[in-house]
Amino acid sequence: MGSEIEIPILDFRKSSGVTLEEGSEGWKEMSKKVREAFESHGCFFLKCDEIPNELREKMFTGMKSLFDLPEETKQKFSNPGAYRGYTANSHVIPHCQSFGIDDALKPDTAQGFTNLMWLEGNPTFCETLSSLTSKTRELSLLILKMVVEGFGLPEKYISEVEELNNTNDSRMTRYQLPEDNKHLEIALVPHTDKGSLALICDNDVQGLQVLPKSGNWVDISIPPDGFVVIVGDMLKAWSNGRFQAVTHRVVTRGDKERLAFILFGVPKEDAVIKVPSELVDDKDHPLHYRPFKYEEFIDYHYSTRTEKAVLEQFAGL
Ligand SMILES: O=C(O)CCC(=O)C(=O)O
Ligand SMILES: [Fe+2]
Repeated sequence: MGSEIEIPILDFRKSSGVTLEEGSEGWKEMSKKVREAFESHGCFFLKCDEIPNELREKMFTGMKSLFDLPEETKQKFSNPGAYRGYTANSHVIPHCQSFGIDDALKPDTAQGFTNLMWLEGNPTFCETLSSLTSKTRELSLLILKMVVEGFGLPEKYISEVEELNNTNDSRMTRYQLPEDNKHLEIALVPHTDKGSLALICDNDVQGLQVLPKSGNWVDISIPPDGFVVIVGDMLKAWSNGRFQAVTHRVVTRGDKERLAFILFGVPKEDAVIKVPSELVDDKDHPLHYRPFKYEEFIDYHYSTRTEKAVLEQFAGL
């Protein structure tokens, strides 16, 4: 378990002196770094001004009281969809409890959720959840625009990458402590994300690990004023395999419980994922993936239930 690879840290904070106004030199420079990080590592650490300490504290305090609610209350948010709604101790997430909220940005979603969980509602948590979700979404759209710029693609591709990120599902997860507090336990099995982009922040308790091509798991320590940003299979496919969808997992150890908030950007079900012609050439970048519908990929994934190179099996040429 080592830190032989250095995950890039990209600093979007005003205090770092960069101006990220679209089209500016700073913006172009950062776009290049985003592209390079996704090509070399499939992820980067993002430092930003969007989640001040106060918001982060409110979020994780709120999440703690959410997970402390009685089991039958949490079960009210159950959903028959795979890994949707409230899940506890499933085979995929053996040692954790998790709420997956679909379409987290729809105006009534946070309200409906908090009213279901707390009889008297929970306006503070509702506001916190909406605010963190929308700030995180803004960041993910900014990053995707930078991807278009980083590849030097025409502007028309901005709406295409926005489509890749059409729907935002948020997830809140509590990882249980290992029984003897010492042994490392796999709380979330190794996987790649099946959507386009995931932004993850946590309560400062480590547990997330990525598996770079070099082959050893690397501990991830998410900056307190930011996120780790991870490429999913759909962005990898769209980039013609130039980006890596890095395999990651969560392990628990020690005596502090990990809480994580994740915003996944996913395409609409009927969206077609098609590599831009500018990213294909006969010599170095032959076409890697045929065009496909997102929902067909997801159906294939759930029907095969395999994690092994599912994108390659499904759409690889
Ligand atoms: O909790 C984390 O840090 C990662 C969660 C994750 O990878 C996922 O839910 O797909
Ligand atoms: Fe993940």
